[in-house]
Amino acid sequence: MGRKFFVGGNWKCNGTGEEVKKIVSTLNAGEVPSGDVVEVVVSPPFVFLPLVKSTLRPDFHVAAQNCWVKKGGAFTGEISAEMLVNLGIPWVIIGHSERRLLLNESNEFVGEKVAYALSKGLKVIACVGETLEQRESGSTMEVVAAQTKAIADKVSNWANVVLAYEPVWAIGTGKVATPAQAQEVHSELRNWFQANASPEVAATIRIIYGGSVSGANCKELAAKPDVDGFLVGGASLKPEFIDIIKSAEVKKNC
Ligand SMILES: O=C(CO)COP(=O)(O)O
Repeated sequence: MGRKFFVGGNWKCNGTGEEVKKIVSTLNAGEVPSGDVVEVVVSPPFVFLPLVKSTLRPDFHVAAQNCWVKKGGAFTGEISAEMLVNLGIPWVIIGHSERRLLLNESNEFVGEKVAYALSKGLKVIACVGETLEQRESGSTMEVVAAQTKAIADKVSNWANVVLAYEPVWAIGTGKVATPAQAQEVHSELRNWFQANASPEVAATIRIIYGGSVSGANCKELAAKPDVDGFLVGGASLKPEFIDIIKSAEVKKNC
């Protein structure tokens, strides 16, 4: 199938310098499947990017958690895609629901950000997902399709994009989507790409799941055919992140 399992760790707005060093040393000591089997990317807060990049094992990569929508300039408090490229940061997370909901990032704004970051040579973890209210009203697919379409309106080459399906009701709540719920949305997203991008994009794009992923639930989720990995929040700060990376073995044996 050729979609390499992908495990991202989103550290969000957490950590002191000491804590970051501890997490990195745990990751560096972890025994995980080889880079042919799994791609691992961790995303510390901006201020720790240079520290993590310079101390993290070379088979793991780093991502920023956001970047500005266009070229840098007079945008106080923002970090540009150019700066990330200059620092040698290969990945950026864009459109996380915490930014969409708390900072009012619209679908269009997220689409523009993804396009600009890609144009500068960054690889993008683009996030989509519905709220509990939207799920309960039956509009999950409509919501994630609109979020994906706003990206597709500005992006035609998806080779450097990983799509993270992160239902808002599952983030930080301990209420993980069931493997069947994740599979259903991932497979519908793949159908969406088939109809709206191309069969090649549908077959090759990695669609990863995020929302209360843990060492205990990752294997069952990883066994689903359209779950190509995870974007992990809370558990990525803990040693169990290594167990989540190891769930790539499940996929290898499917
Ligand atoms: O938002 C997430 C990753 O981006 C998921 O967070 P949790 O794993 O803490 O639920």
